[in-house]
Amino acid sequence: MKAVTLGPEGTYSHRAAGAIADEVEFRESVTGIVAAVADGAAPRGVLPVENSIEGSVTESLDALTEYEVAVVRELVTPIRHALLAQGSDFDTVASHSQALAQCRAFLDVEYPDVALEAVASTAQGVERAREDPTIAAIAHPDTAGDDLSVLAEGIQDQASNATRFVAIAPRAERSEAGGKTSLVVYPNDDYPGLLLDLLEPFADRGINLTRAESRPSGERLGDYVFHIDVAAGLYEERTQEAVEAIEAIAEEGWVCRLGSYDTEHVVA
Ligand SMILES: O=C(O)C(=O)C[C@]1(C(=O)O)C=C[C@@H](O)C=C1
Repeated sequence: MKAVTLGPEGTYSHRAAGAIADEVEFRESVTGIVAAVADGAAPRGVLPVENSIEGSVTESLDALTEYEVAVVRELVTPIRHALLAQGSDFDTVASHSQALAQCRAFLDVEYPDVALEAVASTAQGVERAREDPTIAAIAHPDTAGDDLSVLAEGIQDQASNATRFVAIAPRAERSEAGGKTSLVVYPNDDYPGLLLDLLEPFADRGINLTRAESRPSGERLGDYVFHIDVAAGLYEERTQEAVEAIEAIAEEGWVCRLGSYDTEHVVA
């Protein structure tokens, strides 16, 4: 099956998508990936949502709220970054903002004087380094090709660095089967204990939260959309009861079931 993901060729997203798709097509942003699946231009999309060092890929969370899609798989993959350049004579390091942040300590210690340039993907940073000897890139070592040297490998701040990707499908393909569920909740309300009320239905039913993240709704300051992932499937009665309880609390807003899925660990 075809999947759209973040390009150009050689991104970590491309590698993750290759684990589940036999044909991969590229978009320049994660919003573009989600829009392509919502519009029916592609049956699947693969996008990064969270990294073990740097946390949320906020553009992905916002796009999952904005467009009608379902989360159908979760792929967790180790991320090992390399520093690539034509030679040692560079004054700028270009990469995706997530990759730059994941290598912050390495850059501070080894290259305290270089400028950092955030680009749309790690592979785009590699393209910049290929064109310009004053630019180095942070990316997967396999993207070096013949033109670039691998100056350092394993430069991420933690050896255990890992990124969680999701595979998305049109909303009609949402599944209730799986050991995990992703929900987005917009209470459109504000009172002491609101967040406690939203989380209690899970605690009361012994459902473990694997993640709770707030994103600004964009409506007004202090107004939030909550991304809640739980270790239970929508097929389970306890999950359905908890979601119904949350729907009652969020009656001024909405609750979106992105879907249930299982976690797959891939070495991409
Ligand atoms: O730029 C890439 O290679 C991507 O696939 C994006 C991305 C991200 O957004 O987190 C994916 C995995 C790594 O954490 C670094 C960058």
